Amino acid sequence: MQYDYLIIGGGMVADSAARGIREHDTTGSIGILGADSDEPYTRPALSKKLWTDSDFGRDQVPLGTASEADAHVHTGTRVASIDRSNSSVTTDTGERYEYGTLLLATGAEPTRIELAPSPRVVYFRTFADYRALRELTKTADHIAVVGGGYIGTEIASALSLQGVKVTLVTSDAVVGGHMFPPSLAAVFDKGFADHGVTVRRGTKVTSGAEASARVQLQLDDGSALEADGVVFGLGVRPSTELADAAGLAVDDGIVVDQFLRTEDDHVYAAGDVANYPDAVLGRRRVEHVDNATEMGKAAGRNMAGAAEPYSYTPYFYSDIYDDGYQAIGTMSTSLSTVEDWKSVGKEGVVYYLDDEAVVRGVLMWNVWEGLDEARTLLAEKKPQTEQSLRGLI
Ligand SMILES: NC(=O)c1ccc[n+]([C@@H]2O[C@H](COP(=O)([O-])OP(=O)(O)OC[C@H]3O[C@@H](n4cnc5c(N)ncnc54)[C@H](O)[C@@H]3O)[C@@H](O)[C@H]2O)c1
Repeated sequence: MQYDYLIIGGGMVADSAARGIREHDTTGSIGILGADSDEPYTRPALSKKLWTDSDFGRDQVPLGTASEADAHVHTGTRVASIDRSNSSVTTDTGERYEYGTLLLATGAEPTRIELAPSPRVVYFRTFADYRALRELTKTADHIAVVGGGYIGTEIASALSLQGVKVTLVTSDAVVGGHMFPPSLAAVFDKGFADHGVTVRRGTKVTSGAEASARVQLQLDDGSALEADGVVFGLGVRPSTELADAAGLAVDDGIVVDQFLRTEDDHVYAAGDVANYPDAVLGRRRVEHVDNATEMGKAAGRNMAGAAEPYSYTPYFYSDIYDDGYQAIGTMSTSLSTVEDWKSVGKEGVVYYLDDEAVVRGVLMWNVWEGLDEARTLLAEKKPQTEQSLRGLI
C-alpha cells in the first residue's frame, strides 16, 4: 500500500497532523498506522472528565480523524521497521507501506516495575487502560495508586470521588512537593486527606506480587501495602526504538529541527516522542496534550509544504477535586518562586524564576485567564522582581 503521508502512531498527534496536512493539501492520501485497537481519541478525559459522567463509553472520546481529515486509520497495526532507503515501513505481520513523507508520532511508554500482568494491575495510559480500571472498580474496594505525578494525583482524586478507598504512594515528602512551593503543596496534599485518601509519603514501590485476589506491594521504606488493585503512574519513556533502528538521531526523544523534521527531509516527528528546539524554553521534550495537538498540527502542515518554524510554547492543565491549575514553562523546585495569591491555595499565581530572576514558568491556580500574559512574560526573558510580578496576571 502507498500513502503520500504516512503517520506511525494512532494518538492525538496523528489526528492533529492529519488535520494539519489537510489545511495545505486536500487531496494527498493519508495513512495512519496505530498499534492501539482504538482509533485516535482524546486523552485528558480518561483521567478527568469521564469519571464524573455516569454514562461513559467509546462515543465520548474518538476524534473522528478518518471522516473529518479523510485519513485511512489502520488500528491494531504495529510497525516493526522503517526502511528509509526505499521510503517504506513494514509491520510486525509483514505488511509493507510506502510513503512520500513519514511522521513518527509513536508517543511514550509507561514505566513499569517487576509485577506480572493482571487485570488488577493498570499502568494508566490508554483508553483500554481506562476501561480496565473502570472494570476493576466494579469489584475492588481498595485501590493503591502509585506515583504522585499527573496520573497519580488525577486518578487518586477521581477514584476517591467515586467512593473507592484509595492509598496514594508518592516519593514526595508532601503530594505535589516536586513542583509546587511548600505553601501550595501543603494545600494540595491536604486535599487528598480531606477526601479520605491515605497517603504514603516519601517512599517508592520497588516490587509487587499478586496472591489470593490481592496485590501486594513492597515499598523502599521497608513497609508493604496490600490492595484489591493497583494503578501506576510512574512516568513515561519516549518510544524511540523505530527511529533508532532507522539510523535517526535520538537524544531523549527523536531529534527534530524547528520545522519538526529529522535529519531526513522526508521524516518528521512530533508529540511526546520529539525532542525539539522550543523558541522560548530551549531544546526539550514535552509530554502534555497541548503539545501533542499543536505540534502534531504544525508537523502536518510542514509535511504538506508549509515550511513554518514551530514556535508555540505549550501549556497544560489539571483538575484535582474542586481545584484546577494551568501552567506554562518549567515548574521545578530547583527554581526560586514568587507567589502572588488572592487567597493562599484558593486562587493565585506562582512564578518560577532562574538565577537571573528571569521567569521560566508560570502556574495559575484556579485562575483561568492570563495565559497570553504568561506567554509574553516567558518570551521576554527579562529579569523580574516581586513587585513587577505582583498583580500581573
Ligand atoms: N494534566 C496533564 O497534563 C496530564 C495528565 C495525565 C497525564 N499526563 C502525562 O502523562 C504522562 C505520565 O504521567 P505520570 O503521572 O505517570 O508521570 P509523572 O512524571 O508526572 O509522575 C511520575 C511520578 O511517579 C514517581 N515515581 C516513579 N517511580 C516510582 C515508584 N516506583 N514508586 C512511587 N513513585 C514513583 C515519580 O517520582 C513521579 O513523581 C506524563 O507525561 C504526563 O505529562 C499529563
